[in-house]
Amino acid sequence: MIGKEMEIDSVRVESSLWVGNKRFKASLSEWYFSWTEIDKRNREKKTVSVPVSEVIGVKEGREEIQPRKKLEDSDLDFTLFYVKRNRRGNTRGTLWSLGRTQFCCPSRDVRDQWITQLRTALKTHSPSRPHRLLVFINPFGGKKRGKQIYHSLVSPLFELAGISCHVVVTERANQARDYILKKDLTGFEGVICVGGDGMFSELMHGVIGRTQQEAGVSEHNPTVMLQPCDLHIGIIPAGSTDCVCFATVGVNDPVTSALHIIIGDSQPLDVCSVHHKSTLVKYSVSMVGYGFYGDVLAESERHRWMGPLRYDYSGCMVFLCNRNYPGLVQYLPADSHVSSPRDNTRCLAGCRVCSESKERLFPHSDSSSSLYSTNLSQYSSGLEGEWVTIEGKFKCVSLTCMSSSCPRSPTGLSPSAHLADGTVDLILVRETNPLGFLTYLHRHTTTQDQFDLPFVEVHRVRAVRFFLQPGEEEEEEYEEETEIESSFERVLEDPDKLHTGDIANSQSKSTSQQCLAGQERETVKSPRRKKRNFVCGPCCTKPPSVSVWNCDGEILPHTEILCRVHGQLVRLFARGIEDSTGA
Ligand SMILES: CCCCCCCCCCCCC/C=C/[C@@H](O)[C@H](COP(=O)(O)O)NC(=O)CCCCCCCCCCCCCCC
Ligand SMILES: Nc1ncnc2c1ncn2[C@@H]1O[C@H](COP(=O)(O)OP(=O)(O)O)[C@@H](O)[C@H]1O
Ligand SMILES: [Ca+2]
Repeated sequence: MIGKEMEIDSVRVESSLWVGNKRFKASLSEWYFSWTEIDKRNREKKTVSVPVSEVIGVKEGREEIQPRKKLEDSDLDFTLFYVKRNRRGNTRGTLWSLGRTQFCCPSRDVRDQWITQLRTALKTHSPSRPHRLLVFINPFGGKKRGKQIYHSLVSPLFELAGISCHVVVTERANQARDYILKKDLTGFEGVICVGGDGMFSELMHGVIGRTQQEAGVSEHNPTVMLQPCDLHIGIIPAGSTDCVCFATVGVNDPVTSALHIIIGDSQPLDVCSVHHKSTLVKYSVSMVGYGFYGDVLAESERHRWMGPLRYDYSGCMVFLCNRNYPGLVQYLPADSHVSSPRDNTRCLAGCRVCSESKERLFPHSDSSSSLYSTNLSQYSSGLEGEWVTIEGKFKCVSLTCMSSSCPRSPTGLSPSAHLADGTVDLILVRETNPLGFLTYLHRHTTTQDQFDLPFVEVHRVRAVRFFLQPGEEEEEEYEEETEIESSFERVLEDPDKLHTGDIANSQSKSTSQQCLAGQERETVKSPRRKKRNFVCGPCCTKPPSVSVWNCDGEILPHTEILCRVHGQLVRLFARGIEDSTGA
């Protein structure tokens, strides 16, 4: 019956369709659904093509999703929803929205055939789409709009795409991490966080920890080859910095991220493990920063009520404190033939450096992850090689596995870093005058090279060790703790311990630094000092000569640490930055 109106063969489906009052020839091939306008003289005009991999859903009748509306019912119509790209000024990153086109068919049978054919094509040619997801919403992240963002912008899209979700609104920090570590995850193809970098970090710790538990790998051993994680992580940005989302998608937009999740995009990501002695302290994907960024974070925790602005306020305060910190940094250089942090390239979707790294990182794999565990013993510890030593006084020491671009700094901490090349960039900013440091910071917001300054150096590395000056060594107050959780939670439980209060009553020796407010301050050091007490208030009531580490937005309870990169350890529902500038 529909033979005349619709042609179906093994490679193509074709028919006439109407969009509004215009006639189109529509065709579905293996990879594309296209419709071409036909004018009154039967001439073909403009064609619109949508890759099958970017079709979000097909609905009978006329529907609108955002806002949800069922328009008049017609059994000749179907509505196609797909990814639509919107150009974004001259910044990189492409904003996606939900495209929607209503088609009117010559008969109901043709309409039903189109719906069946399109849905079958989706199943066949988009096999990596998730069907069931576990969603964690932090109701207190960023501007506290997590629940609203999820329910109004994201959930309708997941429903349209036929994804079923189990939603957990968190009631405490680390609830999401513990859920992933302990509960039955059968049937879930991914975990999603609605929140900021802290929330992402919780999910990542859950996923990495769970994967190592199941593979029988000890995370506390800094030389071990960790098992790569299959369970994908998705980020719906609703936080303060949203660096991981911004650096992997190019924009921090909940709808864009939801669409990447729906179509099952997959982006591997390097992860840095941070150890203190033989205890795992934390994992990081964006920034492990000592000095300025550590101080900014510690200061900002006291101003959480300001929301995302707390970082700008604290940034100014800490800048005025004008501190420098002595330390000894050692690193293992990465292979400089592959790439360099100053090669002026960008890691974009389909990055060649990252895809070639896969072979280097997993030389014995045939991409089936079960092979990794059987071959674990064959891998090197990742810590052999010749360590390079640098000693000095630093404004900040930062490590980043990726560019760490964010809305505050669209080029990021290290603009040419790669998401999945198995390396991390080490940035050392030595003691300098305030104007110099301001120039360095300001260049994060422009296209000027922030490494082209005499007091800044950058190295592409595989591992880093940080030591305090002799005489400043860290005490073994956490010796008995084998679980990182306990030491972290002690700091989190009592944020007041972040201030210098209990330093004052101890035996002391002192050094001095000049604060920009012009006063000579005293640094008091105690042989029984606790490292977690080192953060002072704005403009240093008692400025320390030891800072804290900021690890993806959390303060670490140790100062002397070993960081090692694990190439492509986790996978996100993302594809890297789609360059909208055409550059
Ligand atoms: C003069 C303008 C200076 C702009 C400098 C921007 C540097 C930006 C580098 C950003 C790296 C971000 C790495 C990601 C960190 C996040 O994991 C982590 C957690 O995020 P969450 O709360 O969303 O969970 N975020 C952070 O630790 C925040 C770091 C943000 C630092 C911003 C500092 C702003 C500094 C402003 C200094 C101004 C000096 C002016 C003097 C008159
Ligand atoms: N219900 C909750 N109550 C308090 N803290 C929470 C809750 N859920 C998550 N958190 C914690 O809040 C921290 C900050 O969350 P995040 O979503 O990253 O927001 P922001 O970007 O504003 O810092 C995270 O480290 C996370 O562990
Ligand atoms: Ca990297």
